[in-house]
Amino acid sequence: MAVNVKEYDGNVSNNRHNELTHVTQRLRRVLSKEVDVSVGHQQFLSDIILEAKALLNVSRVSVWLFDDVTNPEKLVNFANTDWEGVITGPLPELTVLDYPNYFRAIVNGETISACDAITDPRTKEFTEGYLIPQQICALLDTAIFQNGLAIGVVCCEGRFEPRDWLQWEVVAAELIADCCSRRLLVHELWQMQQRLTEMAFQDVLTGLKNRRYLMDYARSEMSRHQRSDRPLSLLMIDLDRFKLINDEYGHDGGDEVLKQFARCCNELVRTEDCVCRLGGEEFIILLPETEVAKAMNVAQRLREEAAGLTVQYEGKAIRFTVSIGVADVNLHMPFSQSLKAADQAVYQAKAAGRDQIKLAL
Ligand SMILES: Nc1nc2c(ncn2[C@@H]2O[C@H](COP(=O)(O)OP(=O)(O)OP(=O)(O)O)[C@@H](O)[C@H]2O)c(=O)[nH]1
Repeated sequence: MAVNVKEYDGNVSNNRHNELTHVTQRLRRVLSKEVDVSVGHQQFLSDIILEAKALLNVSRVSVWLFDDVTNPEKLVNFANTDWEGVITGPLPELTVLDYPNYFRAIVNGETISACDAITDPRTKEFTEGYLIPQQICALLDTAIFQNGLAIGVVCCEGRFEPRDWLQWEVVAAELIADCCSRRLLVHELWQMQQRLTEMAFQDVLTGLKNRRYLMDYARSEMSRHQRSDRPLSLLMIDLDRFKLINDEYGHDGGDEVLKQFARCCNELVRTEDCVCRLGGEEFIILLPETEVAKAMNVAQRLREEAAGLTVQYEGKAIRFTVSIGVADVNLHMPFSQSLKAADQAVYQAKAAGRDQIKLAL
């Protein structure tokens, strides 16, 4: 095969190769952080567009997201190299009514490499209000996709004179938009996972922690208290004659009592105390750094609070009492043993006439 050696310029080729290697190295380093959720997603997008700004040698880069992917009416500015860090107040917006051609192009997923933004049919609608006052001449805007749909856009703005966008610049801008897309997806998945974890450890009715959480939490608190040699106490609380409440006011009336009692427990104890609903009308409060005599005082306050509480339900006033078992958590036995001891104390409180507190022996 004939090779036209005259057209081959080793220096040009080497320079271009070095330039591209440099570009891809920088991009790959940024891309590697896209699954790191320890950095907020808005912060990540701000970091990556700062990188894009330097890489593409432009005056500003911003990320805009559609308000509604299936029927977009607005693009909301989510990150901007002109901002210092992230902003929490109302974010700037562009509307489809003001910029219909631009919106159409982005929704279609076009990459707008406008060498002269004032004449490009997709961007000239920005001329009076934005391009001329800001002296912006060239735009390189690439859609951010998710599941095949455009969900937003990364905008790169060049000032002062029109500019022919090089092919690698377009590719680099598209890579950055794809990276934004993946980071936004990671954020969504992470939020979903957070929510699922929360749900797995939460009692749906009262919003308190559930039995699963209690068992995990107790295990870690026990080892922490063993190390520090500090006391750990627990209250087991059982609502008295709850079946009668359900019978008289209905299941929903009973639920209302459980919810209000849960709120009452939360208000009464310290933030570091762990309030859980074990199930039914049974609650546990784990009291870190608390010896049993102090736990008895907490139990006494809680018993009095419950006895004084009136739950309003469908125009009726529901009153109730609680029986409480108090136990010193034995740090050298399985937690289930301490639960059993507290349960026996509750049983004694019930046997003694209810609305009582008993200390587990
Ligand atoms: N409303 C409501 N009731 C519940 C829930 N979970 C359990 N219960 C009811 O709580 C009642 C508990 O009744 P029992 O175990 O007989 O105890 P009690 O009536 O409180 O009597 P003592 O414990 O002996 O004072 C049952 O009727 C359960 O159906 C719930 O989530 N909501």
